[in-house]
Amino acid sequence: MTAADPYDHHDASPAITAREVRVRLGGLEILHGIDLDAYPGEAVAIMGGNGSGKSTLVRALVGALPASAGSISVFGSPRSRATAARIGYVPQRASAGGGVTATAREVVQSGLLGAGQLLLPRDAKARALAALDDLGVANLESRDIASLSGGEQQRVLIARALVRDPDLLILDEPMAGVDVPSQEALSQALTARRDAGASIIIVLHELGVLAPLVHHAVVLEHGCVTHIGEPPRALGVHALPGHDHVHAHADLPQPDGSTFSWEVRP
Ligand SMILES: Nc1ncnc2c1ncn2[C@@H]1O[C@H](COP(=O)(O)OP(=O)(O)OP(=O)(O)O)[C@@H](O)[C@H]1O
Repeated sequence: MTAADPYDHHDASPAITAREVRVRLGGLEILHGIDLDAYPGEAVAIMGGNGSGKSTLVRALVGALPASAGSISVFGSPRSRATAARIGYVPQRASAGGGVTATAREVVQSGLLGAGQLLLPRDAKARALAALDDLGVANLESRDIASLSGGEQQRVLIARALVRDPDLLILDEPMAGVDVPSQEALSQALTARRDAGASIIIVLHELGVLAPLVHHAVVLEHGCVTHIGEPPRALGVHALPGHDHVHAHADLPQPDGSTFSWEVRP
């Protein structure tokens, strides 16, 4: 948070700090100087209407997009492979891609790669299964990821981000297309990570079941921060129930610089 922020962080250092971050896309400046901090044990919601710059901001935070100006530091250092190993990232829901055939468990297990931990295969498998179980999808472990429904794929991807017990979790609209019981499982999994000291940044259109998780919101409008503090109650039509916010992506950029993609069923 900024100096004017009322929250007391007991002198902890932020997990991530953005200062005056500007991003240009297609010749236009999309983000016009964003400041943001998230502290250990804190969940920050990034909110705002369609096109306000939420996904652009989180993509800049994880290094999937370059900032044209400003600075971003993670655990007090510029982003690097070492800092990437401490981040779990769930991009905006993917609905298309091309490439690998993998089971749900293999997808989750791939989240352990680059995490700086050397695990025996059986331990990696057990971690992946536990992460799937936390999201209520352990029964899908042997299913081909491409054969899963959109909401099932989303839960597997969230398990993939959680499997390495990241110190910083960045999720872009994780509730899109996820049913209420699964939202509750996700809420519990995120609350457990937050209470264990992780910092969480989460793009949301409405708080829903995550209201108790979120400490405060950063609201964007036209690429600028217009509000920091109490989360707004609703954000117009985009927050209506049934609004399924799905964007097609060819791949899923990961904080370690790799990409992850798969075929979806026709
Ligand atoms: N590659 C691009 N080239 C030009 N403009 C882009 C590009 N990608 C995104 N934009 C524009 O940047 C703005 C912010 O987009 P962004 O996806 O960050 O919004 P958002 O707040 O996440 O929206 P939504 O709620 O619809 O997901 C939009 O006006 C969008 O059209």
